[in-house]
Amino acid sequence: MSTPQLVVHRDKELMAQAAAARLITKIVDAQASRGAASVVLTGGRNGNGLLAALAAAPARDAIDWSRLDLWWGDERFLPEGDPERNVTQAREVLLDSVPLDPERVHAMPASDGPYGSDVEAAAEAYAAELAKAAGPENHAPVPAFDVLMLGVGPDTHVASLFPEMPAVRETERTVVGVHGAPKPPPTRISLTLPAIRSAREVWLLAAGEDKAEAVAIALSGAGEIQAPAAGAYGRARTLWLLDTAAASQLPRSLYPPASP
Ligand SMILES: O=C1O[C@H](COP(=O)(O)O)[C@@H](O)[C@H](O)[C@H]1O
Repeated sequence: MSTPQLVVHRDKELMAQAAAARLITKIVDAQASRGAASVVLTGGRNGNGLLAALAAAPARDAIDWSRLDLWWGDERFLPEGDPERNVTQAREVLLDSVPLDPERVHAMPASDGPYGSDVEAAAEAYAAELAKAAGPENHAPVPAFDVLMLGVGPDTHVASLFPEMPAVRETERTVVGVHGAPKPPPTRISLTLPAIRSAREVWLLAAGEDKAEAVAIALSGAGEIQAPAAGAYGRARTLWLLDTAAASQLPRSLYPPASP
């Protein structure tokens, strides 16, 4: 478990640009040292903001897009192409405009796909896809993701792990079906905390005043069942990327030294 490090940016635009720059460097470094990079994307406003900033960054051309594996931390279980699906939004903002290898874009199944409306079967299939990509040296039946990103919800949820719900209590499986999520749509697929914790680096993204309470709760010693974001950490690094509004309820003692 790595101790959370906080970086606080002036506003959400700067946060997205700085996070995009950080991600480009991570991917380029991973490709230089291991040949390929593997990144887990998040949905939500901050995740999409980061992808939009990445799309606009000239340095995006430093990435070898054909040697990048993309996975998702969660998905809204809706028909293929539904505008509310995280993958649809990611495609629109960035993925359709870069030369990715389609074989390396590992979208979670849709509700009109091969498993129909059976979200458990869809989750199992995604777990199997992850297990197939995992090497013997990996810490769990998932690949060693270079970076796994998570948007933090105003209720402290990350991926589709909502407070007190069965998915956040899962200790064995790497992917689960989620029923009755408090945020629409109610049916979702999510990586679990054990899968999240197998990543080298976990980056939690939160911008805006509506995230301030969640950030303060998760970083002030809350339990992961009550505050799922508190249970999200990487093996080598856990980074909270915030703007001043999202950091505004943090106790001053948690603020990094160079913060605004
Ligand atoms: O529904 C979801 O919400 C969270 C947070 O989204 P935000 O818009 O409040 O930033 C997101 O991380 C997750 O991937 C998504 O499915």
